[in-house]
Amino acid sequence: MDQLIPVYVLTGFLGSGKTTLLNRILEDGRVTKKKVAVLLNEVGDANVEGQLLGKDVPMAEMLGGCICCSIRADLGMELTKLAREHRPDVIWIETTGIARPLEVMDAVTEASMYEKLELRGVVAVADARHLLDRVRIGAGKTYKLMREQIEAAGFVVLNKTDLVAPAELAELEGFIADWNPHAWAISTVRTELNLDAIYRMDHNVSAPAERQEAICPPGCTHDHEHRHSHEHAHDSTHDHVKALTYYLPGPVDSRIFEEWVAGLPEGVYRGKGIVTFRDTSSRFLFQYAYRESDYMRITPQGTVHDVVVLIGEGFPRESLLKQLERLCLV
Ligand SMILES: Nc1nc2c(ncn2[C@@H]2O[C@H](COP(=O)(O)OP(=O)(O)OP(=O)(O)O)[C@@H](O)[C@H]2O)c(=O)[nH]1
Repeated sequence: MDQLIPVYVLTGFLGSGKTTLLNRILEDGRVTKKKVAVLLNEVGDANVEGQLLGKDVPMAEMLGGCICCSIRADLGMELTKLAREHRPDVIWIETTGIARPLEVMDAVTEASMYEKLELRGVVAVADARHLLDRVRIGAGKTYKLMREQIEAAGFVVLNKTDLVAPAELAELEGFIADWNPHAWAISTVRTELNLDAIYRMDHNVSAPAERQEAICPPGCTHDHEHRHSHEHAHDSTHDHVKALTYYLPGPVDSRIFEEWVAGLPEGVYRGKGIVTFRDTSSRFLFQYAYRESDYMRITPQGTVHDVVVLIGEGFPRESLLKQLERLCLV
């Protein structure tokens, strides 16, 4: 069975520091011998940044539109190509600054049907100065989008903190903790952080102070106890917006599967996948959105995997995984 390739989405408003972070990720890959592939998306027709990333980096470019909308359909093909041609250890997708993260997550998970890819996390980078200015206005498209990007992320990098005063920084950290208490968050200059923490984002460190220590680069001077004193109590076993990808090892019973889909918890607001029903020996594409499900018989050409993808907010990931495992046994 092919190795599952983890995929991370790097989002954040224009000029926030995404490419700065991506360069760190690539450098880290060189040092740790991790083969990092990159998919770059630009609204314009030229990709200036892509040319600067280095010839050793497996890269795909999607220019002339945003993967969350106009060229979304091509994303699956590009990701599949990247995975098949280079077999990277990890794929990073740098979105345009104006991408809507939930639509990107939806598009990325679509690709899991063609290639063994798993969306592991969304990292949002925010420009502290710009964010503060928008918060002060408290309305407008840019403010809404910046907030949406932070709310959807599992990991928030509040960058360019050299451009705000300490009191302003504390205020911003408070907003981020309010908008997304589930995310790991760090305040940085030039996105300096411990990348290991991002790659281990799924692990079980839930205490804010412990998390902060894990994210900070060695020798940092942050007061880890203080920084999240404004954080609300929350159920740390529930993550925020999250994708679950499960490759089914074999066929499932159609009735039991349909019952399972119909009983998905409220937090799951999007589901999709390909399943083989044992009792009909046919393959089906299934779609689920807001409690409505739909099954379409398909005869795929080429290799297509049986997979279930769920996207939602605060859903019990582990117990759903267990349920899926059991579905394959009965
Ligand atoms: N002052 C300051 N400048 C920064 C920091 N981080 C990045 N920059 C600069 O900000 C500019 C934009 O950074 P990028 O990393 O290109 O931002 P981006 O999000 O990729 O930008 P787009 O591709 O336009 O969306 C560059 O000139 C960086 O050198 C920081 O922490 N402080």
